Amino acid sequence: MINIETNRSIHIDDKQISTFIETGTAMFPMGVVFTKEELQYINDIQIKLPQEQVIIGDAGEPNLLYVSRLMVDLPGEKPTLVNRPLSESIINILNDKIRQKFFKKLLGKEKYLRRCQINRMTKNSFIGRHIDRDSNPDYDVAVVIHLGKQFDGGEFVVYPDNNKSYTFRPNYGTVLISQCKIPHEVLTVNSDERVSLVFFLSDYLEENRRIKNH
Ligand SMILES: O=C(O)CCC(=O)C(=O)O
Ligand SMILES: [Fe+2]
Repeated sequence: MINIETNRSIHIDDKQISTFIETGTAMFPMGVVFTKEELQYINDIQIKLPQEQVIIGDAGEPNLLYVSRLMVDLPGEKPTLVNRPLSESIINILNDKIRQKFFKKLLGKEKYLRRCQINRMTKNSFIGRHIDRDSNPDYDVAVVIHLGKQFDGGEFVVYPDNNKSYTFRPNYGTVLISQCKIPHEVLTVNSDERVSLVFFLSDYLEENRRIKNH
């Protein structure tokens, strides 16, 4: 186990709030939401998880990446932990008192974690433009923790309206929090490995209300 300071308070600055309002996305640098030790702990566990190749996303968009699942959220079902006990050790940190307090401060209320996975992207991998609410209409925000130590490309691009796009260039330890109603994509990775842990927060913890259409 690792030592977690249970009363640490995560700082959110005014610029992060205004960027979140303008673009639907907030970016926190290394060490702010998760400490270096916590990231190392997550990384040491996640490399042991099984992986599967994904070439098509929930919204039918083209993808090319490897995914390791920790919590799945299938249409008509409640969220379910998979790959225990490794998944459980990681999710306990994502959802502890420190992080719950932080999400409440940023989002105005407490949220439930539904679905959690690791996305592994090597050279030529990408995630096509999509809306996370096509996977579950009750998703509020996606939290993306960057675990890749070195990679080129793989920018996170959001399209909050038809005329504007914003590009975020994450690196190791960056946490991006993005609203699930906003279209976004991950551009092609040009070298090395981009690894991210993604989880989705929601107000709703019952069966996934998505209507399955493919
Ligand atoms: O890995 C990322 O940066 C985000 C991926 C994404 O958009 C998703 O899994 O829905
Ligand atoms: Fe997404």
